[in-house]
Amino acid sequence: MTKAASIDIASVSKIYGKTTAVDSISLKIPAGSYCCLLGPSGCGKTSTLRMIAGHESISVGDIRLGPTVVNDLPPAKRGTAMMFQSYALFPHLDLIDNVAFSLTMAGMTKNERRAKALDMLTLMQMEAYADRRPAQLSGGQQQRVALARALITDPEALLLDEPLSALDPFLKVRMRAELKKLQKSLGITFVHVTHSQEEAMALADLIVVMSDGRIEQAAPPREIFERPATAFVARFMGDHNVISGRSAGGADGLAQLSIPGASTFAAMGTASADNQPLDIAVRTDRVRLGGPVTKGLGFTGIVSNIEYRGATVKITCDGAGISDFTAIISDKAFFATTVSVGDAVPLNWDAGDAIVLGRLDA
Ligand SMILES: Nc1ncnc2c1ncn2[C@@H]1O[C@H](COP(=O)(O)OP(=O)(O)OP(=O)(O)O)[C@@H](O)[C@H]1O
Repeated sequence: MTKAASIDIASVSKIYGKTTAVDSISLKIPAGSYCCLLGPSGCGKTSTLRMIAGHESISVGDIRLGPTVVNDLPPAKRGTAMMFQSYALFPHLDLIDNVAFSLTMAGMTKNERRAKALDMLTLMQMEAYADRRPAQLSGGQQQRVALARALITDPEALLLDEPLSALDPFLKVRMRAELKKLQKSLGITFVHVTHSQEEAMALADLIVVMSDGRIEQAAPPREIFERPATAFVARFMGDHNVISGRSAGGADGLAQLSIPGASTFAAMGTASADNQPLDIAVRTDRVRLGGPVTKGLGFTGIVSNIEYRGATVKITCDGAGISDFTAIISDKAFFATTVSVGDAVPLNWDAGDAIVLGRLDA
């Protein structure tokens, strides 16, 4: 098995003229893990990946691969390989020569290079196409060739920039499963840039959610989902209602949030000083319709929209100083009710499904 490298990013910034694309981030990616850099367009994910690869200089800070500071090493000397969004295959070369390309400088004979390229194509189950040109392949096949080409240098870390974005939705899901299998079988570190929450949840051991050049949260998928650290993460992952108000004390591991002139809610976590801005998150799939409203853990909402999704139904409500509060309930539970738009409905949740969110600048 190939050696895997840990990646240690220490207080790294990337500044382009007046734009700070990456703002003093620190992150440790364990050797052999699958890490997804996730965030909206412009949040600095690609700049971070390109600094790890050596395709972009580091403005401030250090990046280590294993024990080695790689800041001043050229891409080919870092032990990393990069797979680009567009695959960047050479149209005039057959697949063998495309895959063998990065060995040209490695002091191997042409026959040795071609033999190793064929091995890599075999690993990706593409050996039958070895003498074709890239234009004669489907999108999924081109992706496999691009992977073979990136892996031929036996990298300790593979860096992937939106590797699935050129594929149709069906192929995307299939190639996603292949990527994960490949990473587990090679055992090397993968760093994969994506703006898709679903892709990151499906693939990553470690999800790094970025916003505005900073890291909002770096954690395993389950922790990101169950314990979003900030309002940004809760909103971006899309599975929580974020309720904003002001702190109104609390005790025994429960904080109180008050929406001035409206309601007070309880949430798990430490209360900040009274009357400070406070956000809490309530899981959309844990909200129940019906029953008496539990004080601090529910309210009566007016239904503003109902969206049928097959196995689940999304119900949006306003009330108690909150707008666009979402409950995702099973189709079975929904069709057992007679709820329609404009109705007043009781909404309830358990204390454990409401948590206090932090602030990035806290
Ligand atoms: N070469 C450059 N010169 C100037 N500004 C740049 C350059 N590259 C990126 N930026 C800016 O840096 C910020 C972060 O860009 P980056 O490409 O890292 O974000 P991203 O999260 O990968 O976005 P996307 O998902 O759209 O690719 C953006 O504001 C972008 O406009």
